[in-house]
Amino acid sequence: MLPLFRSRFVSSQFNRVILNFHKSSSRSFHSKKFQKDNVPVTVPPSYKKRFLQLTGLVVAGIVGADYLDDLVYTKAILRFLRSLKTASLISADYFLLFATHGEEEEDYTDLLKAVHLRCANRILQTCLANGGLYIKVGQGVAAINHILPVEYTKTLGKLQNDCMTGEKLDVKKIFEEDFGATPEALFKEFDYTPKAAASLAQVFRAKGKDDEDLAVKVQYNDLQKRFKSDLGTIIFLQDIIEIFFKDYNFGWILRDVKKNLEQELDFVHEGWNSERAARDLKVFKYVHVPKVKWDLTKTRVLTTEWIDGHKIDDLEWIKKENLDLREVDTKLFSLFAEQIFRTGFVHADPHPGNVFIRKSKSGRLELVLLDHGLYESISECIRQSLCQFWEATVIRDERTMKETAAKLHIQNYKQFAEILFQTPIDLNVNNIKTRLTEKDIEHIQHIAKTNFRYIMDALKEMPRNMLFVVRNLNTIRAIGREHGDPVDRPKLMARYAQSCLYRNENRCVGLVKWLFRRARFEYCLIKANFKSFLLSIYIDILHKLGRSPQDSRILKISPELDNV
Ligand SMILES: Nc1ncnc2c1ncn2[C@@H]1O[C@H](COP(=O)(O)OP(=O)(O)OP(=O)(O)O)[C@@H](O)[C@H]1O
Repeated sequence: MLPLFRSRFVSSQFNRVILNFHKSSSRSFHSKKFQKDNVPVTVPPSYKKRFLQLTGLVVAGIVGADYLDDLVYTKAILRFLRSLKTASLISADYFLLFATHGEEEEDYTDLLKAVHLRCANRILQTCLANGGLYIKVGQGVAAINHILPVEYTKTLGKLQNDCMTGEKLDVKKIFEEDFGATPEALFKEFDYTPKAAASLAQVFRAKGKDDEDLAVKVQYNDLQKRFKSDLGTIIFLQDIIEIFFKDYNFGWILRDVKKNLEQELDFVHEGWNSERAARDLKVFKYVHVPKVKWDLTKTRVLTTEWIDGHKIDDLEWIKKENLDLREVDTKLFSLFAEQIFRTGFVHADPHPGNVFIRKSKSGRLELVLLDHGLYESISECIRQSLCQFWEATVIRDERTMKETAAKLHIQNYKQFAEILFQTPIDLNVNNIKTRLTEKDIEHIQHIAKTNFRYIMDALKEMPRNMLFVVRNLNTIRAIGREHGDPVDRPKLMARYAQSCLYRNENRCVGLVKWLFRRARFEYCLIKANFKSFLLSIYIDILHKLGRSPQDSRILKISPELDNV
């Protein structure tokens, strides 16, 4: 069965079977064919036939998954059917909504939100039940929070914190296979109770022979073996969903990131990544990357020093320790700006579980970067264009924006700017809004909704590794938001991009010309941020009064904000 999925034969056959279904139905979903005067009319026979096909799919999924759940016949088939059940139920749910309700109905938005939420929960449960790659992909979907409805991103965001799949890990067996020895023989002490469960592995605490505290990340037993079939299944199901919802075509992303995901399964590779990241970031004294114990590391086992730290979104601890959120975020954004603009070796998954904060012995705030499985290299040429584009956007140099975007194979440079800055950009106004009002948020949400296809096209146009940059930016933006946006991230990153440009270009740009350029850049930023400056004074006063900015009307953060 598995080679069948691998060859994508099933996918193409299935596509053919229901292609006709899609051709007519996708149009009619969105036209108000079945709606007149807000009264749902009877579904026509041809539609019923297609509906039966869909029902068949649902029943096959449900019966198959439940039956095999009891038998535990083969886990791969079970995972496939479980996913098929989920995909079928999701398709059916949307199908029924679109077929029986029209956008002009008063409660349409509520109904749509309810369907989004139901479907997101189904995906969450499936990811947790299937584990491994499914969780990884679910986390990836949650990170596309500037495009997908908030119900999806919020629900699937849980996968970043809670990946307890209940999967039993035969640690001894893995050690015996990979090291030819038990953990007892290799460590002084080994605690078999996992301290953390993540998408690909569980993390255990151990004591090395020299009494040092160690974190031992052990990969789920059969992850390597099931990788191809699981990825095939996910792409296949996404192809089905794409038949119903043509715009939501994320299959190409999965195909593109296959190589990166494969690499992530190799913990030796992760060890190398972490060493390269540590070297790259050594200028930042406040950044720490756990050291790898190479003699206790293999493809499925990664041993590093143990870190006593707190997740960067642990607001309670931050408050208790009286840490300054501005300092936390400035350090966080600078570290990733360094990776994106200067070193070009970018952590693709900096979600809060992967960034710890702690206090050093001297009381200094430190960031610890974990999980180096997924990195992307950005070539110097792309980095340079990116920095130029960033600068050009700030100073509204539309010609350079267009030229540098073209170097990145992007036609729609305005859209690209909005994706990078995650703020509405009006090219007729000579400044950039780096803090958003609720009106801006509404505006950008509207843009995301109405230009979904354009955004997808813009993402498709980009060099593939830019996707990881966007993902990185999105993830750290979400962390900043959790903190109440104490730091002006776009501004900080814009300055960083410009300073990198200077370092790269200073050989050919004259000092006077450069100073002029810098002054112009700063002027645009200051102009854009004068309002933000006043706002920051206001926030400071609130802090002094012991009120959090979220209490205020100005910075009230709506749940929708996460969807921007
Ligand atoms: N060196 C360490 N010291 C202490 N805890 C650690 C260490 N490394 C990892 N952990 C804990 O294990 C969790 C998962 O680790 P990691 O992110 O490396 O695994 P993963 O399978 O790649 O996870 P993800 O789901 O983020 O991809 C971390 O969030 C952290 O709580």
